Amino acid sequence: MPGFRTALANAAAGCDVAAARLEAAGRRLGEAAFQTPVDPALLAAERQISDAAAASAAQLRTDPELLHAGQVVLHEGLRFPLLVPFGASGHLATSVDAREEGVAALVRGAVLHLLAHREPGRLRVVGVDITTLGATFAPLRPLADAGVIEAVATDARGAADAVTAAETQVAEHIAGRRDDRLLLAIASLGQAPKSLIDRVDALARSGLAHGVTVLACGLPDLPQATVMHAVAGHVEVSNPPSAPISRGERLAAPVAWPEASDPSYLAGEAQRLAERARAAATLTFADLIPAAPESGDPSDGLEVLIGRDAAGPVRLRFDDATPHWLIGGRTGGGKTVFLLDVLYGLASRYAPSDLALFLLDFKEGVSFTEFIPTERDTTYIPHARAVGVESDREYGLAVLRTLNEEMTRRSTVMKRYGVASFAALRRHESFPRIVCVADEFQVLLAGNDRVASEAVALLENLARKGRSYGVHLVLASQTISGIEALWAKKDSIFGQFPLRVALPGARTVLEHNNDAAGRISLGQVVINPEGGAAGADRVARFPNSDTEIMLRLREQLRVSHADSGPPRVFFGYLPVHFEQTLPGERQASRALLGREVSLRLDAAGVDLDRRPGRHLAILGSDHVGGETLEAAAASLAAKAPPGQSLWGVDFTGHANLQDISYRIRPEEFAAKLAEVPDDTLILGWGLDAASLDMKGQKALRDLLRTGPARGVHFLGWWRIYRRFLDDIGGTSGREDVACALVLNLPGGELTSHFGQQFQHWSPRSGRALLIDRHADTGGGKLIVPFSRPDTDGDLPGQTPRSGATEREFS
Ligand SMILES: Nc1ncnc2c1ncn2[C@@H]1O[C@H](COP(=O)(O)OP(=O)(O)OP(=O)(O)O)[C@@H](O)[C@H]1O
Repeated sequence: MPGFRTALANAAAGCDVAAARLEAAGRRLGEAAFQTPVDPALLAAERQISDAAAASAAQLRTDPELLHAGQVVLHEGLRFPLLVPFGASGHLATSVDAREEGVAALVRGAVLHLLAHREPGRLRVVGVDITTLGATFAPLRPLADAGVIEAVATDARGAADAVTAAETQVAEHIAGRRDDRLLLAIASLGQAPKSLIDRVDALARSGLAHGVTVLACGLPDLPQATVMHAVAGHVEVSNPPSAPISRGERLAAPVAWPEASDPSYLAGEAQRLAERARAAATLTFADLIPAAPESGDPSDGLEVLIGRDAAGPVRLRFDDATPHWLIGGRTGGGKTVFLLDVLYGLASRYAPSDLALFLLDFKEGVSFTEFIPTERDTTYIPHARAVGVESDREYGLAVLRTLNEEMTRRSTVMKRYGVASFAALRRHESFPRIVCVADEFQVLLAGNDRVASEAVALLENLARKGRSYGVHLVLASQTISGIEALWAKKDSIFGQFPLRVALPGARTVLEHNNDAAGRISLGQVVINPEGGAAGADRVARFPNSDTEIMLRLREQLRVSHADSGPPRVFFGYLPVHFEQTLPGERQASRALLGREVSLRLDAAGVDLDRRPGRHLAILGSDHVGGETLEAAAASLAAKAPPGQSLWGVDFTGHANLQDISYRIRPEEFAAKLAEVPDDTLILGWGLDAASLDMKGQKALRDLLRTGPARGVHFLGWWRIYRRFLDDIGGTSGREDVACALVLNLPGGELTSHFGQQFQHWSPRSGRALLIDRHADTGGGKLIVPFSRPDTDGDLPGQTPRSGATEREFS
């Protein structure tokens, strides 16, 4: 600022001359010096000074580092603007606070001045106004709405947060993470504790060099500041420390506070600056996605641009510092859009071999369709390995289990290489980083059942160890309060989620004393990398998603990663059909019954081999039981070995027996049981209606006991559970039917026959529990049972795509 210094030096010299004369006049006239000037030479000098200073001030008005802080007042009503260093070159303090109208005008002028002279987005403003409850800043409201004035604290807690925000700015500046400025504008601080004032002083000492300017009204001892002292009706100004303008301690002429600006001028200027800031802060979705997909190196972390704040582009990372993210926001707050910004941003910056996405959505409504092929649009995001749309909790559990297994696998490889971090592992093998997103994850953890407790345990493990293995979690939710299963584990899990993302209306992702999410509107987001602590917020704007650009990226990825198959998709709401099974899934002597609710969505079924008990009971009145038995017949018929025959009996009158080679009439069923030849599979629909007498029951039990050894297997649908138990002889026949498919029977009814582990089973439409005593001793497998294609408005469903089987992580 050489021009400034010369002009100021000239003015200072003039002032000094005037000061000497004034002092002499003062000595002669005492207190009346200003009221009754008598020395014509003094008046002449003052006129000269005033003209020169006014001319300099006019020139210097555009200097961004000089603030018009009031009027220097001379005799005869002569005045010229007082310009003081303010911004990167100095702080400003006053002895009285903004209850004095002139001080309030100074505050407003200072805020507008700094904003007007900086590039939009280069200055953040944090206000404190306790004594007048924010009234000082009220005329600048458009700037607060636009987020340029980030907060105006009106109580002691808010004031402390404001100071914390400024301290964070200094720390970030020193660390080289920011290069913008923050104006801490304290219009009034009330009865502030000394500790807080000490912190403001410390800020003033380090702030000039490190991105913080302090305007402190009512704090006349502020270091590095020009201080304006109110003294008996006028103002005395201390010498600016960075550019002294007087030889004495204070400017030798009195000063008047700036006059209050016209309210319409203030409103207009605030509006103009707010609009400018908004325009500059708006990124479009196109700005987030590079023109052509990139292949960034994920070794040290993943980075994605999500929007802008006042300080410029906002980038978020998955790395050791912020391994997992917790996202909150009320419904309609922009969570889905924010996730699209993040996930498309990631997919455009890293290759599918370096980034694997697992996407789970537990809420009703179709999400994540932008990642999967549909009938109308066959493009997809190849990074997505598994996608659950309206996922069952069990599907979520399966994904979490898979990720835990993957961590174990990576730990073995890391031990082999003697390395302890993902970055070091990448020097040997190119494992991808994994990002698992669970939207409305509270559904997974709801209640107090086995799924919830296992999910909590798996989440805890992933949260604690994920960072070392390149496995990252993004949990999004409207609320996490009231999740019973989390009570004991909340801190140990969410303590591992330093990055908090709060969309409008988010209540629980920020600390309870941080209400930043209450002050933002749609399209804005609070980013807090310190676990939601007050004072560590950045308020950014993120763009709405754009379907055309998303499509463009999917098409580009199809070309550049033609070898990557589509994700495996679990549509929680769709039925499945035997007709969708792949040829490889059909095997001889394996009755297919549905699809597992698991990551692989494998076809589920039972093997009919020679071991004792290889029979199947389908239990429950749900009509899908008959359809599932038809699917079993179809799968067995499709791969029937030579010499095997399929017998069938229908007591319901509704079964489709097209795959049955020999149809038993219901009335001859009991008799036929005694004469079943070897290698025969017998399927029965509605066996509860068979009303077997003792002789018939004995024949059935004999067949169950001895059949498998000679290739005879029984697959029956009992709509009435009690009848099934009677027919097989209760507990004495338990081992004779090793497989059961349970439909709409409550868990409590199963325990006496099947075991306590099934008590948690709660039947629901479109799901069944497959129990195979020989295959798994645990709680059975949740499956989507096969239904008839014609009964349910057929849609392409959970068919796993060929070639996708080994794609989870490789
Ligand atoms: N950054 C943004 N800019 C402009 N509009 C946005 C932005 N983010 C979201 N919206 C709009 O707000 C609406 C709700 O957004 P979104 O679907 O992402 O909310 P949500 O929180 O996921 O809601 P829900 O939980 O109910 O699905 C949409 O119409 C969307 O286009």
